[in-house]
Amino acid sequence: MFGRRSPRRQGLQLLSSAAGRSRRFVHWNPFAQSYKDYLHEVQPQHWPRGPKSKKELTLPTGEYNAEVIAREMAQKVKMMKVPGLKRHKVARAQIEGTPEEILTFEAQALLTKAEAELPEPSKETDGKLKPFSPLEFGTELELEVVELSSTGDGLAYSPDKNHVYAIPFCVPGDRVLAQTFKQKPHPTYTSLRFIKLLRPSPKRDGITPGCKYFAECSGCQFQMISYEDQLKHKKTVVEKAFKNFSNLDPSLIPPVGDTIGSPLQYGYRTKLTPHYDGPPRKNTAHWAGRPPPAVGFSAKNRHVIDIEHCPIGTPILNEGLTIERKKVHETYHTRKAGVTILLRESTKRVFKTGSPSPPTATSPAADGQPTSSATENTEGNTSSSSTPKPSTSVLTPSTEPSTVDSDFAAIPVPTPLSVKHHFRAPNTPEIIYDYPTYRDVKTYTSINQDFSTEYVGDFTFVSRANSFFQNNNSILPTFIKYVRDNCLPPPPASTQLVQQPNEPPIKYLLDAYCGSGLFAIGLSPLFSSVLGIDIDAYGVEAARENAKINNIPNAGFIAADADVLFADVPFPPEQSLVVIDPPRKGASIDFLEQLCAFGPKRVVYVSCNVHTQARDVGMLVTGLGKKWRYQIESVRGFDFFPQTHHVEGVCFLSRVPASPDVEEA
Ligand SMILES: C[S@@+](CC[C@H](N)C(=O)[O-])C[C@H]1O[C@@H](n2cnc3c(N)ncnc32)[C@H](O)[C@@H]1O
Repeated sequence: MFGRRSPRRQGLQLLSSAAGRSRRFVHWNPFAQSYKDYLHEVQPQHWPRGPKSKKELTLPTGEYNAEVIAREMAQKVKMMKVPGLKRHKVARAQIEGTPEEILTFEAQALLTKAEAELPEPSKETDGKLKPFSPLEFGTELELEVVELSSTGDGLAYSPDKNHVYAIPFCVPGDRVLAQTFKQKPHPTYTSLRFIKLLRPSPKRDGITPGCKYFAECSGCQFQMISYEDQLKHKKTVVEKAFKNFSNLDPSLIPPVGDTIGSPLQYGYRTKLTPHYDGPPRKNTAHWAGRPPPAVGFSAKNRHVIDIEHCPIGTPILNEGLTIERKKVHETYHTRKAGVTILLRESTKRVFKTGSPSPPTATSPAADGQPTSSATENTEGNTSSSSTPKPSTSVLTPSTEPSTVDSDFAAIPVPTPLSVKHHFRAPNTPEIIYDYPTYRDVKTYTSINQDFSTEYVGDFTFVSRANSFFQNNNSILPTFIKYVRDNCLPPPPASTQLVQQPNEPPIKYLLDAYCGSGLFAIGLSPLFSSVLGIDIDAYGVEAARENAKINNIPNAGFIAADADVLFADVPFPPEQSLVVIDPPRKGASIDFLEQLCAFGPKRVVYVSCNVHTQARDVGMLVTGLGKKWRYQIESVRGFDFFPQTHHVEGVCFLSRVPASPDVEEA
């Protein structure tokens, strides 16, 4: 996997080998063992072995060789000295999708509504709201919450309805006691500290938050409302994002689709990063006689809360949390600085002898019906019960796909026949989920340089523990299927956006911000060549390895800034699809301009920040003065982050000429 190594790399090799030695059976160590050997050890019969000979990789005449393209592009990128690339200083959309911007839009909308409802213009106010005078810090207020904002805060009017207050952990219909705190004054809204619930909203009826730190820890603000309400709210988040941030006429934005729910609503996060603060002024003497620091997540006011269990984390990560907390308790007095601890889940899938084919989460036949459940405790004793009844506990993950949408069925997570917890070695827990034809062995790592493996439908993804990989595995098969089902033009008759009979087919995929290749690999069955680009060299190395282990012959990956992707793409634009999945800040203007100049036939824009997504999609729709512009076909949210206010947006776009002089190819 890792050919030539820089000195830094060699350092990592040493670290990683050491890690591999101490926990040999847990993770694949690419420096000690080839991935093929590792896989052969765990699943010799079923692993796709990759092409047997070079001949298998031979491309049909006239096809592009993505690996060669990627290599040549990487060479050119080096010559272009990427870090020195001239950046546009153009009004880089002044909107960044910050909570302040979001609250400003949403508070302003409430104030505009209040103004419209004012009685006949009176002499003093001239039809305007009274000017607002900020309150002293520490003032307590009783407020009625009228709306849930896209930041997850409840919004309430001030008594004169001339200002909006944003209060965490409350929903419309709540009456709450809240308090002002020190902050920069804002003309439309003020954030408040939640003090007490005075009268609960009917929305809370029958709902028990699944976490004992709810309303103390700053995450997972939506645990007090039903999952259906969470999904409905996230649809409005996407709607408001496109309304407020795209700068588009509403006629250009299609109705937002219903949010697709996550099969697991608790116990879904495969990565957690709790942290703890170091001593003041790095002075370890501070710890003398003091208890260990809090290890956990931040409260709203930024201090760290001690967290023993995180119910949105997967079970194995919670076992890891207990172990890593214990390690901190043993060593904190020697630490000069605070630390963020990485907890990343990894899965080893072992197929049972004689099972007909590698079952996947997309083959419901593999799900099996629960006949008995068994749990082995740390002493190795096994307890079992027959045919477990569905639990009503909020902490029990639902295996039913939960979505309010009727036009797209989510894929449920399979139900294991049994679940066994045990320790392979001290501090090395494993949870084994037994299914009819395979077993998933879950482990965790806290070492950045380790590798973790995840299975998504028929595909296997390996990535470095601290590189990006989507954190909710339970929704990924549904999500990838959705993108795969919709990324090519819809069949004739179902819509006006049909592919004309004489149009060349879309055969080439450009995966911008590809990470370890989730889209490049997950969508590869539809394309003859795929080319990915990501700035994280480790992600790109993993993507190359993933292409091999998934037996994808025509894939190339470039470790570079996505801004250079269009510099030299040989694919014909009318036969190309571009997937964009940038970090929260969105794509650069350079990138979007080049995209509109290149003009791929179709674009899929995926983002964990629907506000910057809406901003960028708005720019693609205008065409930024280039040859091509785009029209939005559809947009909807996927709930990658149940219990939180975050939503993943998926938007499909198709190319149109920017002016009548431009001819379609
Ligand atoms: C949201 S992740 C998406 C990764 C991948 N598509 C997936 O779903 O697993 C965003 C990715 O953008 C990459 N990235 C951030 N800035 C970049 C840039 N300027 N050019 C290219 N990639 C970048 C990060 O390394 C990260 O892998």
